[in-house]
Amino acid sequence: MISIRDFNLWYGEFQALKGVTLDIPKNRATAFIGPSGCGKSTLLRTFNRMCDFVPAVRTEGAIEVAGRDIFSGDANELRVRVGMVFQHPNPFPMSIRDNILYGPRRMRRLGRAEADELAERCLRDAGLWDEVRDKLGQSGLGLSGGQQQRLCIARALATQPEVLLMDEPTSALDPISTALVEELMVQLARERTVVVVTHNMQQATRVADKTAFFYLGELVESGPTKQLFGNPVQQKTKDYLTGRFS
Ligand SMILES: Nc1ncnc2c1ncn2[C@@H]1O[C@H](COP(=O)(O)OP(=O)(O)OP(=O)(O)O)[C@@H](O)[C@H]1O
Repeated sequence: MISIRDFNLWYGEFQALKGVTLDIPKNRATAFIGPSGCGKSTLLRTFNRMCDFVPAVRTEGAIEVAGRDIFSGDANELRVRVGMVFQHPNPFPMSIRDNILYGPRRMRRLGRAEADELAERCLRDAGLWDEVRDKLGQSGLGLSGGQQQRLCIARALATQPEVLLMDEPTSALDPISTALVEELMVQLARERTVVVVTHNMQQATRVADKTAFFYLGELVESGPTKQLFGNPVQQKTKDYLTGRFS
């Protein structure tokens, strides 16, 4: 689904990604792991060109999503196809219903019935419907942290993205909310491509079909999650997984 070929990225003089080549499979969950500062979030944010917002970013190499070069088309159109959920839940200051409808309404007019149906479907897909069905008109900011994150997932699903990017989506959540979001990732990856950055290695083993390990801007090793954790090829991966450095 995502093809990355010899990709390099610089913030000014500093090279944050070095010669990364990786394939991300369609309708599977892929995890990016590695120590802080190794470039996981940078690569994730490149997939929907969030890096465009950072001045002095320069890239070399190729990234395609579903066979299309991400750098040559319109970035807003790309962001409809490649949705994103952030580390800290960030509902917009508006009702639960309007949070979901925000993206689709920017693309076209929605009738009342269609809007209701879309809001319900996204909230169901994000596992939140039963908790909010009676308060769709209330502010999204009034929900608990875990509910807010599932609202953000529902909002990201509203434009029917082919790819869902998740940048440490549970690091601000309690264990019960974390378990709910992890369950959701597994379900969502049945019908779309999910890429998740995580510091939690257990989380990678629970949710990801494929895992990629990064170190100092380079992709050290990638493969099926069971294989990478059970039988890593590179010494650097073994050292990281056994806690020799973090
Ligand atoms: N906007 C920016 N401007 C300059 N340098 C940046 C910027 N964003 C990230 N960097 C640098 O690029 C490198 C990679 O950062 P990135 O956030 O991608 O790492 P990460 O692996 O996701 O780290 P973490 O796990 O701590 O979030 C780091 O050295 C970081 O300081």
